[in-house]
Amino acid sequence: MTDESPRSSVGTLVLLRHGESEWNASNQFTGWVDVNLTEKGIAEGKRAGSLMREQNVLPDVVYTSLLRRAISTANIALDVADRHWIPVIRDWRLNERHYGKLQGLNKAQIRDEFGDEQFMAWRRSYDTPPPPIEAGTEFSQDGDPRYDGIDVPQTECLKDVVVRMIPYWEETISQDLLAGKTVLVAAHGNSLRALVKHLDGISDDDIAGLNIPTGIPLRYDLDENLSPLNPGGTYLDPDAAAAGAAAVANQGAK
Ligand SMILES: O=C(O)[C@@H](CO)OP(=O)(O)O
Repeated sequence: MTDESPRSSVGTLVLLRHGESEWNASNQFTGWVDVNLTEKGIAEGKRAGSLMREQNVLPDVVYTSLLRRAISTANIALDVADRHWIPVIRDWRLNERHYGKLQGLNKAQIRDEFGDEQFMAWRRSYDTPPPPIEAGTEFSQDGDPRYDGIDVPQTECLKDVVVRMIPYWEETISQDLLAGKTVLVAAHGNSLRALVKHLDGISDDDIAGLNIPTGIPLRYDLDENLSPLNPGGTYLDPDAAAAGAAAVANQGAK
C-alpha cells in the first residue's frame, strides 16, 4: 500500500429529515413545537425506508431528536426497511433549531411584515437569532417534562445549534461510526444543516444556501477522521432531493 491508496470507509452515516409535518404543510415556523406528520409525511417516511432497503443502507443504530415528527419518521422508515429492532437513542441536542417568537407564525406573513432581508436573516443567517419567545406562552417549551434539567432555549440561531450539537456528535454518534456502524440520524432541517456544515466544512456564509428536503435519506461514507469520502453526501433519490430542497428554499414566497 502506498500513500496514494484510496481511503476506506469506516462508517456510514444516514441523515434523514422528518417527513412533511402539519406545520410544514401550513407554512408555519415550527422549531421545538411538537407537531405531527401529515399523510404525505407518513408516505415520505415509508419511501425513505424503501430506499434504504433497496439500496442496502441498513442502520445498526438510530439517533433521534425528542420531537415526534422525527421519532415517527424513523419508526416508519425502519419498519419498512425491516430494521425496527435496532437500538434507539434520543437526545434534545438533535432537536430543530428553536425558532423563538416566530414559533407558530406563518412564514409568508412574517416575510410580508418584515421584508425579505429580515426574513432571510432569521431563517438562514448563521448568527442572527429570531426574537426570544416569552416563557409561559402557548408555543414555549419551558416546563415541558422532556426537557427537565435542561436550560430550555428561548431562541436559537444556527450557530447555537452547532454549539449544542457538535460536542454530542463527537461524544456519541462519532463513536458508533468509528466502530464501523451504519448510523441513522433522524432529525430536522436546521439541526441537520448544522451537522452537514461541520462534516463538509461549509463556511458560515455558504451554509445559508443549503436546504435539506423532507424524507429523503442522505448517505455519507466517512473515513477514519470522519471526513466524507463523498463530500456533500449522496441522496438515495437525488432527483426528488433536488426538487424537495428547492421547495424548502422557496417557503415564505407563497
Ligand atoms: O419551521 C422550522 O422549524 C424550519 C423547518 O421546518 O423551517 P425553516 O426551513 O424555515 O428553517
